[in-house]
Amino acid sequence: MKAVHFGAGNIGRGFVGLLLHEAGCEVVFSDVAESLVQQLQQADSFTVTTVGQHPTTTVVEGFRALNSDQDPETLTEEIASADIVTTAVGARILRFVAPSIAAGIAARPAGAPPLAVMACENAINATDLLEQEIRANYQGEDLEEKALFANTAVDRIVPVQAEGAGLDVTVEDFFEWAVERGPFGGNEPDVPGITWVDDLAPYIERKLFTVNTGHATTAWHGWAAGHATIAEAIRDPAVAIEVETVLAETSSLLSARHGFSEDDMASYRAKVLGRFANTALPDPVERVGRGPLRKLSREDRIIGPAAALAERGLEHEGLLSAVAAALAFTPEGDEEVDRLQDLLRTTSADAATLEITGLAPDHPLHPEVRALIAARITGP
Ligand SMILES: NC(=O)C1=CN([C@@H]2O[C@H](COP(=O)(O)OP(=O)(O)OC[C@H]3O[C@@H](n4cnc5c(N)ncnc54)[C@H](O)[C@@H]3O)[C@@H](O)[C@H]2O)C=CC1
Ligand SMILES: O=P(O)(O)OC[C@H]1O[C@](O)(CO)[C@@H](O)[C@@H]1O
Repeated sequence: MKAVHFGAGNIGRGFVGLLLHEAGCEVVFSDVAESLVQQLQQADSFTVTTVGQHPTTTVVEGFRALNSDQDPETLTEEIASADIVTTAVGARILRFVAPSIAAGIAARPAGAPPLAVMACENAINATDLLEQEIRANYQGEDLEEKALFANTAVDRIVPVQAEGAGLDVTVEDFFEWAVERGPFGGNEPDVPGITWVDDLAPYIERKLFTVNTGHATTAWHGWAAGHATIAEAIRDPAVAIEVETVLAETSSLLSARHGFSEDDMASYRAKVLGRFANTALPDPVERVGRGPLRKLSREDRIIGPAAALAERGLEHEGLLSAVAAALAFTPEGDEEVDRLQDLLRTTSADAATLEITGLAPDHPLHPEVRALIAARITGP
């Protein structure tokens, strides 16, 4: 099998690329960071080291790499003859990689098995988003015959890597890559690391609204309290109580929506909090809190569950407190932090509420969130 993987960053090398390699795939990394592409082109291998109770080191070899901006023709050829395309570039980057994937699919020979396309991003139904963008760019009428699209949920904490680590990646030992089975009609790609599921919604929502909601909450409150890492922040009782509160709220939603029992959710939360507390994996609060505009968007990890809880008349105070912490999260070097703070300086509370959260004025959550935003408006 051959896989073209977009985004040779932390998840690309330390998770998705690793599992594709372990499945016996020849992996072609496609990235736009020229120095990273050059390093991959010059290296024969890199290592992925897991930290946890039973540390392991896996050598990944037999990969290739190309710069998708500089070598679009080769990229088209690679996709035309691949079995799998995956991405780990960030949900908001999917529209930029879609045209190349569309060109590669169009170039597949008639009769070739359909390409399996799976976006591995922290967003609900990221592959649907990618598919829409591919469809908009596709020249031809035969997309359905040439590609199959499956949504995924990816879970593995891969922090910023130590200076000088080069291509080698250190990751937590836990991982879960759940992919919906339906689109493949019984012919799923043979990737043993994937857990095939009939209904992805419970998996992706439980993951996003527990791991990612809890992680972002830890990061924003931890940053405000002056903590450098997630492990340090979650040991602070004042931060821990905020995180436990949001997770109790999201668990009640997950139980109501998907029927998870209280015991199941309690043990899932305990496992997640243990992962956050892993001191062997120094993870800066700035990385985990990054991208607050994406994280405060309508369907994402904070407003998504808070809105659903408000609609049901259920508790969501902890999530509102996380919104307040996100609005006050101002580390340097994060483009979304700058855009968010710019909005607070230059727009009205009504406009900023709509732009940041996508909440309609008649939504039951709107007044509470608007009040938090109004309190941070610094402009005219
Ligand atoms: N790091 C983590 O613990 C986890 C991250 N995720 C998700 O995985 C995705 C990637 O995250 P990370 O690997 O942490 O980020 P990263 O920043 O380490 O890697 C992203 C890579 O994408 C590349 N890229 C950007 N634009 C591109 C384009 N147009 N074409 C090809 N490559 C492009 C970047 O150069 C970079 O190498 C995100 O959606 C994130 O939410 C999901 C689970 C865990
Ligand atoms: O913060 P982003 O870009 O959504 O992705 C990283 C997140 O995904 C996670 O790995 C959880 O799977 C955390 O490390 C982090 O919260």
